[in-house]
Amino acid sequence: MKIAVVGTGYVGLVSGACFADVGIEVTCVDIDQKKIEKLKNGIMPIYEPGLEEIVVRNYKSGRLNFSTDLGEAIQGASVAFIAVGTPPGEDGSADLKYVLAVADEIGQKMTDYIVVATKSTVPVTTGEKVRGAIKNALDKRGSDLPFAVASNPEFLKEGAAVEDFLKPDRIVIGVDDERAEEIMKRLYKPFQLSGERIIYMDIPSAEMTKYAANSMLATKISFMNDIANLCEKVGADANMVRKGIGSDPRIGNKFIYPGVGYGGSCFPKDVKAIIKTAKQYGYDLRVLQAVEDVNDDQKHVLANKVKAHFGEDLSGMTFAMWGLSFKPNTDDMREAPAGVIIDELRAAGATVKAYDPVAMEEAKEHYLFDKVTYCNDAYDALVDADALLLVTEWSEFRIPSWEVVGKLLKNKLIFDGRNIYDKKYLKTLGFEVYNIGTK
Ligand SMILES: NC(=O)c1ccc[n+]([C@@H]2O[C@H](COP(=O)([O-])OP(=O)(O)OC[C@H]3O[C@@H](n4cnc5c(N)ncnc54)[C@H](O)[C@@H]3O)[C@@H](O)[C@H]2O)c1
Ligand SMILES: O=c1ccn([C@@H]2O[C@H](COP(=O)(O)OP(=O)(O)O[C@H]3O[C@H](CO)[C@@H](O)[C@H](O)[C@H]3O)[C@@H](O)[C@H]2O)c(=O)[nH]1
Repeated sequence: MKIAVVGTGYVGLVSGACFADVGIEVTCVDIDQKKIEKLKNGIMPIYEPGLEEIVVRNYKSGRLNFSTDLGEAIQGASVAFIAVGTPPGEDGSADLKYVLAVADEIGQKMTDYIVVATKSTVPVTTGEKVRGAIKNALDKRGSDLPFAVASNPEFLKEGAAVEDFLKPDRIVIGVDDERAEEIMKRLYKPFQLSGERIIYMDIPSAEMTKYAANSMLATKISFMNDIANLCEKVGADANMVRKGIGSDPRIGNKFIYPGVGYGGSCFPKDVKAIIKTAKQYGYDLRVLQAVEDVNDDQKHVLANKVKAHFGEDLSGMTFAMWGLSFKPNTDDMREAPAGVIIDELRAAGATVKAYDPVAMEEAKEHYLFDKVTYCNDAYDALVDADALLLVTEWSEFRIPSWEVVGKLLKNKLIFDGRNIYDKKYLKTLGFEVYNIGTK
């Protein structure tokens, strides 16, 4: 079986490599020539645990190819996945220009029946727009080649993307064509050896499922951040409350960790986009509006605690920051809370020395430029700093040498934005720790 994956970013590259790993012949296509050249030379454009190994292995075996030529890639392919970006437009709605450009190009270049499956996160009705763009391009050629569209939203998490793709909780397929359904079933068979994982539905429902899933997860996080902030005021412990509610299977113990707010390339943009979709249909998604508002405020909580401790004016002060990426195990800086915290500290007159195990290049080149001093390791960031701010919970920050930390910092003072440190234990070592709602 042969497929093409158009867009070789987090989703396209992981999906393409994982499909190749189960024996499918895959061509990953991108318009970014440099990215394609790098991949052909075994250089990964992103940091994702386990990815390099399966990309290199499958490229060497010839099952995984990289190309900038979409026409060639879809020759003989049963499925063309669209996995390009859908960034927020100015009004918050998902910008479909990349998705529709690919659909148009497929229509121009296809030579046989093909299933065009959208993996990008797209609002309801996009399936029809994709169908229209392909049909339009075929009409211009005077062609009536048959094709099908499908919606196959992706649920992988960055930092665990390969694992998530190879062992999915579920595979959602929105489809309205029997032949396409059979092809998708064959394609995904290897990913459900431990039990049926595919949920078939109509295309609009599949599109909506993706937004509803991300919105539900974002809601859990904002809810818990709200509760943690209240815990702090009333003298309760958010860690205890988390365990107490998470043990109820109706609530579940995942995605209820309070912190400095959710970031990344998905939750912020997808919550915005579904709010916008609802507005277009004359409906207000009030819960999600609150989820977004709470999250915007939560990104300021750590800097506010710094100011509450030292005062509003932080002139001449230096803060060490551990972690920049929006979550551990990724170099992705998109919508990372670190950016908001850094801006706030700088606006109050402080300087920031930062260390992140993998995201510093990305931060330097695209996001924070020279807003912070980038340090060689975690301890280097602490030298002469007035306090430590823990922003991303990378494993290597969990058990540092407290003796060294205490010697390097000017004050034994920590602002823990992810609740990874034991306040009571650190108190015995002379540290004062502020965090998100725990005692
Ligand atoms: N990042 C995630 O964890 C994740 C998970 C699930 C779903 N999604 C969704 O998947 C989509 C892609 O996200 P991403 O993070 O992989 O994006 P990305 O920005 O990492 O990658 C998109 C790629 O598409 C390429 N591209 C753009 N136009 C193209 C064209 N006409 N032809 C070929 N290639 C083209 C870009 O050069 C880029 O390499 C988005 O809709 C996103 O919401 C992302
Ligand atoms: O209890 C929690 C869990 C997560 N987060 C934060 O939430 C954000 C998102 O984390 P996560 O969901 O793990 O990473 P993403 O890679 O953004 O994955 C989400 O977005 C993807 C893109 O749509 C979906 O495919 C995934 O299923 C969905 O989890 C990060 O800033 C985390 O720090 C918390 O603050 N508390």
